Amino acid sequence: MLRLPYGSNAGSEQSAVLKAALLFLLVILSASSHADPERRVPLSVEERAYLAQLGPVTVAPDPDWKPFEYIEADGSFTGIAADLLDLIAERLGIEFNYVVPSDWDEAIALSRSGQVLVLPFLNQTPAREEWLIFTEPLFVDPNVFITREEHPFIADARSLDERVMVLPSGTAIEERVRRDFPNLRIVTVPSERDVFRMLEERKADLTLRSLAVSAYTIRSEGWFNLRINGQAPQQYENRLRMGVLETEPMLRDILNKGIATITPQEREQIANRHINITVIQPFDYTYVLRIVAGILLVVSLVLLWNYRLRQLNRALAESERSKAVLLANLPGMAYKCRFDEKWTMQFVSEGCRELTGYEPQMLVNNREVAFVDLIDPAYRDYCAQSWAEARETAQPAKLEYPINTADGKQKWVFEQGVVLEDARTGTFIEGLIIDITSRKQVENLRYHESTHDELTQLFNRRYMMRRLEDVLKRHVIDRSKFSVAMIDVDHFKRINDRHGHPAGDLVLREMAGILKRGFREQDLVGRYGGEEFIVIAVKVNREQTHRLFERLLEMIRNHQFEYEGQSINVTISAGIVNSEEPGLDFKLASMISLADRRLYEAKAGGRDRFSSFDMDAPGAE
Ligand SMILES: Nc1nc2c(ncn2[C@@H]2O[C@H](COP(=O)(O)OP(=O)(O)OP(=O)(O)O)[C@@H](O)[C@H]2O)c(=O)[nH]1
Repeated sequence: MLRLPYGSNAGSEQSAVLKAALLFLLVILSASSHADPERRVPLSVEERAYLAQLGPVTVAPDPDWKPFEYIEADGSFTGIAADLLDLIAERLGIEFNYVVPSDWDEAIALSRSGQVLVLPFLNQTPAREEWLIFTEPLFVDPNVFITREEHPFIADARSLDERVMVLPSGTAIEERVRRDFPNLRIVTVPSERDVFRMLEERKADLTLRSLAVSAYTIRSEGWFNLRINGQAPQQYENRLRMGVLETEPMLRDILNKGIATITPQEREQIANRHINITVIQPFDYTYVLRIVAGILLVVSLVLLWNYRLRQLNRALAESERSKAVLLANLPGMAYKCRFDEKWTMQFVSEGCRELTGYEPQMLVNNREVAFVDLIDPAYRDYCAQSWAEARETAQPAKLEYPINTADGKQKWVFEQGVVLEDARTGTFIEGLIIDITSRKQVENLRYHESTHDELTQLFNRRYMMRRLEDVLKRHVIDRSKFSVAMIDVDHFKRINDRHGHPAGDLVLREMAGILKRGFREQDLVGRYGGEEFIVIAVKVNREQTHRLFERLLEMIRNHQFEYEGQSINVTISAGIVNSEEPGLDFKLASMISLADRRLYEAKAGGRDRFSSFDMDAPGAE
């Protein structure tokens, strides 16, 4: 019993090859005709006459081609071919006369020289057709690659480089292999046994032999470190026929009649008798388990993948839905715009409508309006600078500016976003713009309240002191001219006393209006406290300040203060300090104190007047 060397450690390809080869062998064996084995082949008169004239049919077998044909030690011809020829001889009623050559080469020579009529068991090749004609196949056997155990599976022998293939000399295969596999180096040896020995001894890498011969030789010689390792192309099947001298076509036809009577069962019996193997195809549970495990693994991976995919899709859908909900409900407008002069919108959320009064699609790609046109012109440079800075520092930008909406109103917005640099598509900004108008209004109101006097709506004392600090600092830097004056309503207590406190308030409010009108836009007028005011006049010298105050005193003298039908006479006194005076230290406290002193000088001088630096005083220039 032979266990062929393709057990559990063999590759699946090898197993598949051998299975296919054996199946092929059986199919071929069973494909032949179902002639009656007992039936003698009826020959024509002419054929019988021909055979009688021919005498014994001389045959030169290969003396050493086990298990097909070989000469036993006692000189008898045996093997698969011998048995098949016996059947043919019996059914045709002829006799084969075996001439025993020393080797196959001599058998060929005997045939070529016409010394024998028949070579019993050989492949048909063009070289042999030079002197032989061939019968139908007696036996069909696939060819397989044999290598040592460690050699990788041979899927295509044309891809093998620099390998040595060993073959018995003079075989039909050698011719074809040299033609089809020029990449292989072919060496020949005298016998089949030598072929396997060469492989065993690592003097060759592979051989290409019939499945039957290989199986037989491996078994009988015990070459168990060799293995069948790939199947040759189909044209390499051994279709073993009888070769008849070309001068004898009738003999070939008669032999064909005999061959046609051989049944598949007979061929199988004969083959088994000589190969004497029961091929046990090892049932490789490891292999099956590996396949099952592989399938389970693949199925598990697919299931896992699908599960993950479903989860991701759900998460994605949820995230998309959340994003859409978020965008739709944002308290403002989410956007993506190009980093260009117009802030060209690529996307704006639905909030655009409420924020700007424009439909989203009107803004996208500046279709009807560019975003830059919505920004209050006074703030466009501020916006551009803020974004340039954000781009340079790669930090988010936060801006507040007013926009003009579609209905011509102004809204204050807060914008926050990031600059996205993309080498392929360009630079973009992504961000959010929200309406902060009401917050801005509250802030503005608070600011106004913190900087203004409630009664007169002039700047309050704290604000005026802050601004005076600024003016003093600027003067130290650039010598810019200014005057600061303290103004006080004369005998204000009397007004309150005579006309009542509300009348006093009215006088203060009207006084505030006159002061604002009496000075220029760039000057600052504030209430210092009670009935006292402070004025900071910028870019003025002493004379210009005097003229301003002369005019102011005149305006007040001429103003009709009236409360509940009663007219009220109001005058003011003022103390002035001008930056051109010598000896000033430009400190806030001393400037105020000097102006205050001069105010009281004016009061003391009779009121309804102002007092300033006296050019005629001793020490003055
Ligand atoms: N109606 C009104 N009176 C105020 C207000 N603040 C201060 N007063 C009054 O203004 C008066 C200031 O009087 P005084 O400081 O004595 O000075 P005056 O009467 O103006 O006299 P001279 O400054 O010397 O001309 C006080 O009676 C205060 O009560 C105010 O907001 N409204």
